[in-house]
Amino acid sequence: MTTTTTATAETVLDARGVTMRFGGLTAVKNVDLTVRSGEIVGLIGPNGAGKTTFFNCLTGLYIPTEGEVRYKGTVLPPKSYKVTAAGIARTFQNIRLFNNMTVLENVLVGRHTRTKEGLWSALLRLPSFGRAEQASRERAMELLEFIGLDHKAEHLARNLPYGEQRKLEIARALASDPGLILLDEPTAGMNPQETRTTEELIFAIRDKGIAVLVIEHDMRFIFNLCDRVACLVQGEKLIEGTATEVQSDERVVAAYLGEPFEGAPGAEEVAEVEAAEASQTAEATETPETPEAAEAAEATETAEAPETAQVTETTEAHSTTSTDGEAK
Ligand SMILES: Nc1ncnc2c1ncn2[C@@H]1O[C@H](COP(=O)(O)OP(=O)(O)OP(=O)(O)O)[C@@H](O)[C@H]1O
Repeated sequence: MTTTTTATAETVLDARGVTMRFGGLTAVKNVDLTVRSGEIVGLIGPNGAGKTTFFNCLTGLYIPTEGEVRYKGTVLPPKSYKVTAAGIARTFQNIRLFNNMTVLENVLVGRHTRTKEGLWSALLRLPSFGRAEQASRERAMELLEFIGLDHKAEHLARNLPYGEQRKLEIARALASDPGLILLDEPTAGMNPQETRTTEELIFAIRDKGIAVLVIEHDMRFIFNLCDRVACLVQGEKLIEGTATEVQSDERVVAAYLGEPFEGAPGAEEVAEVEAAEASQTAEATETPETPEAAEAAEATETAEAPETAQVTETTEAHSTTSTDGEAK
């Protein structure tokens, strides 16, 4: 279920020319991406394509080598807590909960950018809490109800099943009252039922007026969920479009299957390596120049032959037993 975004929708996120280099490695190269209010945008790409690095550039964890990131028209400060305060929240690929705190306390920590008391007041429950603490707790309970975990508010986070821990991370991110939430592989490790529930949760987040940018490897999930999808390959944006446009693009298919295509990012390097390998092979198979060299080459081949035959036999024997199902 996707929605059609009107042309008048406000641009919430505007990333322009974002480039991130680590020494000689360009992890993200000149990427533009916008997210408008009311939208769910997907970011896909093979492993190592630069998706998480791009998220880190958007959220102040990394300062992009080049480029600019704006949230609702204002350039974001290069500090993650200031980005959160500005209105962008995120979850991480690997769950980062406070395991020994309760479910409710985890959400309260997420509210610290919206309370005067700050993180330590929340953690230490200082007397100065008063009404502000009460309001925060009410908001946190609302969020737990929203994600369906209000009945587990006093459970320790570490005792939640995996899928609920991921949901709790989302609730903690929502606690900062964001206008945009970035979700890094929210269904990683989930079973199909949990994935379906997460999909519904993300639609509900969008329906609350929060824009969503989501990284995911589960293509069925992404194409069902997103209004627009951008595909990164080797740090560059290969294509951006509707689910239908992106999933039928042969370059996206090739990028996932590992088949090179004309003009693919990194294609020049691949061509150079292939040319070098081809010339090495050609050198190795060249006819020996002298009769002595020819004799030596023949002797080497003869010496290698029995070993090669033995390997073939062993492989065949192994495959026979495997087919019979007896080999363990
Ligand atoms: N802090 C870092 N220092 C050096 N190289 C890094 C750093 N972070 C990421 N990289 C490199 O940048 C490239 C992009 O990595 P990134 O994690 O962003 O990819 P990804 O698309 O999120 O991959 P995955 O889907 O596997 O999570 C990789 O080659 C990675 O090794």
